[in-house]
Amino acid sequence: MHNEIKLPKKLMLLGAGELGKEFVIAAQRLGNYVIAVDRYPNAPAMQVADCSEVISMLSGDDLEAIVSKHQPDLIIPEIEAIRTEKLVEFEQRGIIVIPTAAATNYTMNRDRIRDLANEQLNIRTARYGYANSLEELRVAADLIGFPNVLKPVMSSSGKGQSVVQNKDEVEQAWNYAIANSRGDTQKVIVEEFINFEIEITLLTIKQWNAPTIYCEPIGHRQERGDYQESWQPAEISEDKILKAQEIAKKVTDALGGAGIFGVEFFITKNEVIFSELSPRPHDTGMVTLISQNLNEFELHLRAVLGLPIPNIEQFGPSASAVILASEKSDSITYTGVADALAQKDVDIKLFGKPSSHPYRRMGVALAKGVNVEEAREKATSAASKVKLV
Ligand SMILES: Nc1ncnc2c1ncn2[C@@H]1O[C@H](COP(=O)(O)OP(=O)(O)OP(=O)(O)O)[C@@H](O)[C@H]1O
Ligand SMILES: NCC(=O)N[C@@H]1O[C@H](COP(=O)([O-])[O-])[C@@H](O)[C@H]1O
Ligand SMILES: [Mg+2]
Repeated sequence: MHNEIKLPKKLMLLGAGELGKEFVIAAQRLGNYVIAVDRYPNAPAMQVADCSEVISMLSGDDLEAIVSKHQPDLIIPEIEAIRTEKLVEFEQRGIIVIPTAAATNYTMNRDRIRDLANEQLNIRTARYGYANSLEELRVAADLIGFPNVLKPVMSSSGKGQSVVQNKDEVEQAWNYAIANSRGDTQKVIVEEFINFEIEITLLTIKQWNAPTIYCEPIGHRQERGDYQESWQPAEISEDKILKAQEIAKKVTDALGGAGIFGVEFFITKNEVIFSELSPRPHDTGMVTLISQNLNEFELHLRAVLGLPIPNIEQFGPSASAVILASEKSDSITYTGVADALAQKDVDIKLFGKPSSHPYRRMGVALAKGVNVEEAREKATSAASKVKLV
């Protein structure tokens, strides 16, 4: 039935960061037309798209204006912060929303996807509670116990997140969460702190007319709630991989549609604990830019367009390490790229973000090695050579 699929398609990408940029490159390579959308001009994916729009994606009116103007075949969200109720409307009007409009609504805020997984699907997660005020938080934090992890329900890449060690730290953590919450909600989630052995992302590919398939698990290390390095394959037992696949299938089946999902798990000695998921390529999955025959962006594209994925080949121990900014600047020059690229089986991607601020992710170093340790060492060393001046 594959030969019924007609290309090119007109794709509207909502969010135009580094993940979107690689997705656009994959889409362009099959001749598709892409409109890249974000809140600021010259965002990474805009630099490689056919055209771009700068709007507030939390505004239904703004979304209506650009969808009416461009009439895309598919809408492909790249970030969480989108007026998802509007996506439901677009879907009703016949535009395909990836993975589905309902799924983007479930994953926009942490509480909806957590309740779906824990309460409706009975999947083990960290114990959690919610609060809408400091007073409610004091009660919820006591119930969960200390240390715990506090996050705004609406945030990503660790923004507003902190580990709360004791009662005295609750107020400060609340203020930090509220100051870094996206959108208009004041709601926070407080979670049991999981002392995991390793945390992984299981890239899960849900297809329109073929079975769900998985990539080899990706291990990662986070700081301040944001990813620092990732590696593939992650060293976890076969039974835990199967358990993670079973959970990933359960959640992605409940969300429906098609596309790649980055399903995050904490792995303890005896448990596989579901954390959250992205209904789109995952930042830790950037390692697949060097580690697989089809990277996560190509897999997402094939899945959303209904194109076949006959095999995913993993090339062996590989790693990624982030290149972060340390200062605020509107004019950025990089040095050290030549030095970083002098090593065998090392690659560098610079995203082309037009401005920087402390800890903003500006690029990524990729490496292959004889084992995971060597791959991580090479990626981290290459990343450290690239400097912003
Ligand atoms: N309950 C927990 N126990 C222990 N560590 C946690 C817990 N929750 C989060 N973390 C740590 O913080 C990281 C970021 O948390 P989480 O994935 O929930 O945030 P995020 O803002 O959605 O990040 P991203 O958007 O990058 O996925 C996790 O990968 C993990 O390292
Ligand atoms: N964990 C989610 C994630 O990594 N998202 C990626 O970061 C971009 C925003 O970057 P910015 O904050 O530097 O603009 C997003 O557009 C997406 O590509
Ligand atoms: Mg996460």
